[in-house]
Amino acid sequence: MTKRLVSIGEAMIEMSGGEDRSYRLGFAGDTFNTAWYMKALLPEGWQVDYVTALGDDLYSAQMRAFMDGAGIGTSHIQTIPGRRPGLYMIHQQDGDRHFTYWRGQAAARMMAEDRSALEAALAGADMVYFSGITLAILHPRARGRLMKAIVAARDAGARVAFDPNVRPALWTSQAIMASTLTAAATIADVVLPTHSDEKPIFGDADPEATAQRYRDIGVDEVVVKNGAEPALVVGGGSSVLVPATRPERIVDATAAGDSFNAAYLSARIAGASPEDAARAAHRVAGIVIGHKGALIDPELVR
Ligand SMILES: O=C(O)C(=O)C[C@H](O)[C@H](O)CO
Repeated sequence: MTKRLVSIGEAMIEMSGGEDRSYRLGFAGDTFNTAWYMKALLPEGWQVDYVTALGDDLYSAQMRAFMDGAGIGTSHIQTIPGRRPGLYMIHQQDGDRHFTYWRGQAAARMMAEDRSALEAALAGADMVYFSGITLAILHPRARGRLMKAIVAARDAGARVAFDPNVRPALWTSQAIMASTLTAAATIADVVLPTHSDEKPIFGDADPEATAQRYRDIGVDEVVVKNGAEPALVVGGGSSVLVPATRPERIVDATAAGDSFNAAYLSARIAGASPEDAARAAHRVAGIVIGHKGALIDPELVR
């Protein structure tokens, strides 16, 4: 029987490149990026669905067609009349990628208004994936609705994976961000944080402290990413540091973490140990950062 991964969040119009003011238009967004790479990497028999809300404009239609063309399920994407997708531009500065957003009015902000649409989207999921960005863009009441629907899916047998994906610019306060991300982690089986993002928010001294904080609230499996430093994988009675392979070239680090998560989760689903899954994840992230924009040709990561 077909298994179903449901990824929930916001996909945007992405402008990458920018040399000579020339940009490449793409479609991306953290949870969509992970869905894209999971579509490439999951074993046979898995269907990938993306859950969000789009508008009824030209770019929403193009984005939906792009997802359909990639074989990512769009049947649970809601349409909000009069709204449009958000947009972000990437620029490189001080050796890292930076994002500038236009997303305040994005349709995706409305994706958790309709409780029954949300429940239908999650029904029968075998794995649910969401992030701190998924929550950040929603009205606080809608965050509660979404988490409730995820808990229901989990009670019905889904495994839940969560990347806190800290983006302080999207939250009204650091305190609300920290408490919401922590609450979200309590409904997840696998949490995939990035140490350097979490350190300034939670005061974690090292990756071990980041992992322990999530273990202390009952998370089964914690995978702490740390840029080019080794990833720390804690769970199932073991704790392993897995070094990153040196990438051939670094062009644009956009979606490094999202593709890492996709490769990690896909490998775990295929039966790999946490350590081997983290190795596979480093490999894929190392390829993705050699290219502009979030999404690269799936053939390059298989
Ligand atoms: O920052 C966001 O909200 C995005 O989704 C843009 C990028 O694709 C994402 O951050 C990469 O992780």
